Amino acid sequence: MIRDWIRDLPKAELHIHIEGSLEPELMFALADRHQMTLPYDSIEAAHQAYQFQDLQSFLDLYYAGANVLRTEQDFYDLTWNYLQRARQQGVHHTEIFFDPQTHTQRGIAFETVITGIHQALVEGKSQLDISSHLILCFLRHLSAEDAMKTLEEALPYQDWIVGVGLDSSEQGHPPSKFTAVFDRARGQGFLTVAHAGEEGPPEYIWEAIELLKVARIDHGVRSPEDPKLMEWLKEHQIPLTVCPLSNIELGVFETLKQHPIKQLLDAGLNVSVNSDDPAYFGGYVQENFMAIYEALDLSQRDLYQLAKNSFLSSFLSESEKEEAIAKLDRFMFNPG
Ligand SMILES: Nc1ncnc2[nH]cnc12
Ligand SMILES: [Zn+2]
Repeated sequence: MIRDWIRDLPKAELHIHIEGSLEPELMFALADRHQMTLPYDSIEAAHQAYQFQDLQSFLDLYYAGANVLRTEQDFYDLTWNYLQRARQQGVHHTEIFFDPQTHTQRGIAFETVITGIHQALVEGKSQLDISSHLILCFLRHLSAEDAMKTLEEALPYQDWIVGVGLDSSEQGHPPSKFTAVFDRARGQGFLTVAHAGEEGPPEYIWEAIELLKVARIDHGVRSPEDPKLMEWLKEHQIPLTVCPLSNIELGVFETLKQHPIKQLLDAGLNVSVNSDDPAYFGGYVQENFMAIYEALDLSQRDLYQLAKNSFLSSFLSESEKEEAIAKLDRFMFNPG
């Protein structure tokens, strides 16, 4: 069964917002824990409310959902649930985004957020054999000053954070707004990534590359609108962390048949498959692979290349990448 083969295919996940893995079941459990009322009558009603017109209509529910996350234990439970799901789907390595401002703005301490997440990641390694890195995302609808303040708060925890990223409402908040923060982050030794070309134009992808000096672009699915950019991404093998189900749920493309991931792959770009906000978009990484396999007539060789790209574009060391790809190659070429 191809579904099982996809599940077992060794892979890395590089674009997952931990707050976007908050399943309604856990949302209700945490609301109970803190005696909070939710805007949904039931788990089923929450699922039914997850119908989005665009990125902003999703972000409104995503930030509201995150209100139930209050204690270190909550952040631990959230992360642990994700790691278990990921492990069941053949994820050997994951690079997780977290949005500290979503929580510090409501009075939750940075320390509470990061300690709960970090503790789960440590246990993910020892108990589930999943390696991980953590990436701090700045909310681009907030000011550059707020992002700088958040970076300062993160410095005492730098050993736990591999890099910084940029997410939230893209249109009207170009990467150039955050040049100074990203300069400071790189100066401190953080790697950099940014969401670009999800809803925003190819110019935002150029800005992320030229001004923020990103090691990867998150989404980047509007690249085909700019042939020069396509050439550049191919030549420099700048990875795009693509999230197919997210793009459909947020109306970036009408149907999966129109999704450019195969076009990007065939053009020689370094693209990988990721879940973005799996609790909201109807699937984790396996479901994302399965959906594009069915809609775009991908071969098993294509799926292998996508999995290989996920390790190649990760922030693992060169020797860790070699080891992961050797495992993938054994799965692909010498099964059994
Ligand atoms: N797909 C997405 N784009 C921008 N910001 C996000 N935050 C969580 N998911 C996001
Ligand atoms: Zn994202």
